[in-house]
Amino acid sequence: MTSPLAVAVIGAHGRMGQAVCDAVEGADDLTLVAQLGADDSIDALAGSGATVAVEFTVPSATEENVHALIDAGLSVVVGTTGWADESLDRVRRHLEERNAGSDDGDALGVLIAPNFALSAVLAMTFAKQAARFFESAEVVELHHPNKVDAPSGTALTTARHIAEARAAAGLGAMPDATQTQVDGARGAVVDGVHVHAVRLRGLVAHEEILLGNPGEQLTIRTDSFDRSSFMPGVLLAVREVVRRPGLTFGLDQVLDLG
Ligand SMILES: NC(=O)C1=CN([C@@H]2O[C@H](COP(=O)(O)OP(=O)(O)OC[C@H]3O[C@@H](n4cnc5c(N)ncnc54)[C@H](OP(=O)(O)O)[C@@H]3O)[C@@H](O)[C@H]2O)C=CC1
Ligand SMILES: O=C(O)C1=N[C@H](C(=O)O)C[C@H](O)C1
Repeated sequence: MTSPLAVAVIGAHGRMGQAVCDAVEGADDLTLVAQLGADDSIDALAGSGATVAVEFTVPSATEENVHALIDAGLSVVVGTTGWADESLDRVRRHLEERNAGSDDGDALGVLIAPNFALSAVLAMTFAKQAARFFESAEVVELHHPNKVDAPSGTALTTARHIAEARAAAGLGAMPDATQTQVDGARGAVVDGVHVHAVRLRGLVAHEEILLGNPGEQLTIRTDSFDRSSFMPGVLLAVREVVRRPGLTFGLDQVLDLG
């Protein structure tokens, strides 16, 4: 019998961190060996035996945490939002340097996913597939009012995927006759795609992708009613990251969705 994979949770006292600690404790093949909060240094993991860290903190801390965790010899699963392309490139390079000359068994991986809920991962994939068939596409994300970033990481990724698919299909700008507007009325514009953020008490995490053509509309909607929706994806990522050296972005890569 193989011994359980030892897991540390960074941001352990937050909404997601607490749910991840419970999920890890409930999994027979994983063992929770460390729970770090905002006042703890990554150095506190020395001697914990952790092989994998799960990081759900804040956009301003996540990249520094990931580099420190790689230096500490851990693979990392990251759910925190706010990852720019340059930050991803720095992590990719750090892993290449760290893994150069390592045996396969010692090589580290980092898996960063803007959303671990299966419904959200599928919604992003379907949006990417559908985008080239529609004149118009807009993204509406709806979240709990305690969320500190807007638009959501999921909405940013969805919009980028839509923009890439439209560009690859040779589609131009979307129809929009707006000439005057109150600031922000048309939302944020991400790679040419309008993204709208709603914050409402009672919500958890939701997104609608609206795709329009003359006389028809496709709506793709995902709803996370509870943080338990993210846990199967997080646990899958923990098990996968130790056999995926280097950087993986998106749970779709692990699910082989393309
Ligand atoms: N990928 C996914 O599927 C999901 C991603 N998220 C993302 O996860 C992140 C966390 O969300 P959520 O749990 O709701 O947020 P919370 O605010 O509930 O939790 C964040 C936690 O991080 C702690 N923290 C802040 N800085 C550090 C640090 N340097 N080291 C360790 N811990 C730190 C905070 O501590 P303190 O309170 O003491 O400041 C807090 O406990 C967000 O970016 C969110 O968008 C959320 C849900 C799903
Ligand atoms: O803060 C949240 O709650 C969530 N954050 C992630 C995001 O910004 O996309 C994932 C999910 O939407 C929940």
